[in-house]
Amino acid sequence: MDSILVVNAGSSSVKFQVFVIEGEGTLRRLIKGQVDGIGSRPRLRASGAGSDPMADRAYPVEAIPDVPAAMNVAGEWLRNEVRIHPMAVGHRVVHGGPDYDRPVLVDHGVVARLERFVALAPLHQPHNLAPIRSILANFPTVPQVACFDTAFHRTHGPLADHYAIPHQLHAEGVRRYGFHGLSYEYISRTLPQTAPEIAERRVIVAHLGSGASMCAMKGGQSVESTMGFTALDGLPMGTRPGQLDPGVVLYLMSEKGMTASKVQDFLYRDCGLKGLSGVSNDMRELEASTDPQAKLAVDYFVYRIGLNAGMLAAALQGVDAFVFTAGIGENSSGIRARVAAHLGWLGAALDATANARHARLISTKNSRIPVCVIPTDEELMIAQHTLSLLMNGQSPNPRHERVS
Ligand SMILES: Nc1ncnc2c1ncn2[C@@H]1O[C@H](COP(=O)(O)OP(=O)(O)O)[C@@H](O)[C@H]1O
Ligand SMILES: CC(=O)OP(=O)(O)O
Ligand SMILES: [Mg+2]
Repeated sequence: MDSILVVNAGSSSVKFQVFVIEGEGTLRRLIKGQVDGIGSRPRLRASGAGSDPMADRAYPVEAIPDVPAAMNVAGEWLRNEVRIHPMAVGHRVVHGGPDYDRPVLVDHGVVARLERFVALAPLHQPHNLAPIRSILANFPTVPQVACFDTAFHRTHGPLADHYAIPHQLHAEGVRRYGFHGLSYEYISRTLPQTAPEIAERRVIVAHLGSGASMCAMKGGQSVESTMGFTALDGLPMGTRPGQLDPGVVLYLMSEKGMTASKVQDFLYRDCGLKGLSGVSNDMRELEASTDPQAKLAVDYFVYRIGLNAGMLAAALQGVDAFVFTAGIGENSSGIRARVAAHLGWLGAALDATANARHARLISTKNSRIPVCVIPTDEELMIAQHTLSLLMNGQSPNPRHERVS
């Protein structure tokens, strides 16, 4: 039985799926799992086809303090208990830089090129590359495919791709890349089936997870993102501040004596919901807390989503639909209700009952724009790209062609 293993290391989770390759090049999901709650309440959960449970184990926070530890737990479970021997492995790689605008078969040269972006995605890139290197060393004949978070946004025009800095820096790669592209690509591919009336229109997609961003889509393509050169910009996140005056960075260095590496750690690990609340990076804990600072952090999260929706509405010159996805967007009816209230001026009216049961359409019949919840599936996207590269030697999505 030929199978593809997919590995997706996020900032608070390691997600994995195993797909069986069936005739005609179709994929059937065999296992879906994740280690989430890293740094708060680590838990390994996995289910088989038909969602039958295969594992559900809670760990003390010190047992899985970081992503590499979570990767080991997931890897050992797959190797020793499920005995998976995939014929290929697909990986989410967060930063593809200026050159990778589509998935690529990995060799040592590709890994070396992707190493250059470790400094631009320190929370993700090292953990994305570590399993690739380990498989290259131990199973050199197993094909591996890297799929990039940045690739889907390469359709941005020059205005969305630039900062107002001297051109030379843009030429060497200081650009507004945007991230969570595999998630947005999945949503874009799903809309023609789930909501055909909006698939080709102006849609704002809010990927609200531990990392969070929003994408302005038109005709299924990304035209603008709240994230930029790195995954620090835009919305506040679990441990990242989101939009921040660069003057704050200068202040930290000149007045607080922080080195570049201290500032990097601070911005990626100590800010966002965690820094502002002083309670947790985990939205579930913040929503359950009565601490006023936790309330401030949640209010700030919701407020900034509203502000950024206004910005993306301007980029699109209007909005025809709004989509929630990722951990918070798919599971927190409370956050969705509060965000939808901020979108009232754009014509959104929430159906409280539909929202409470996490229905696909959560707006009322009279809402001027549909508001939807679409669970993302970055791993399926990666598996499809991996299979496609194995079969045809290329990525299947013509939308990857650059238009700028
Ligand atoms: N039921 C829930 N209610 C509120 N937040 C939730 C719920 N389930 C998951 N989350 C939040 O989703 C976030 C993780 O989202 P996820 O997309 O898995 O992140 P990542 O891929 O970046 O690790 C965490 O902040 C977690 O608290
Ligand atoms: C790019 C990014 O922030 O990813 P994640 O949300 O998985 O941490
Ligand atoms: Mg994620």
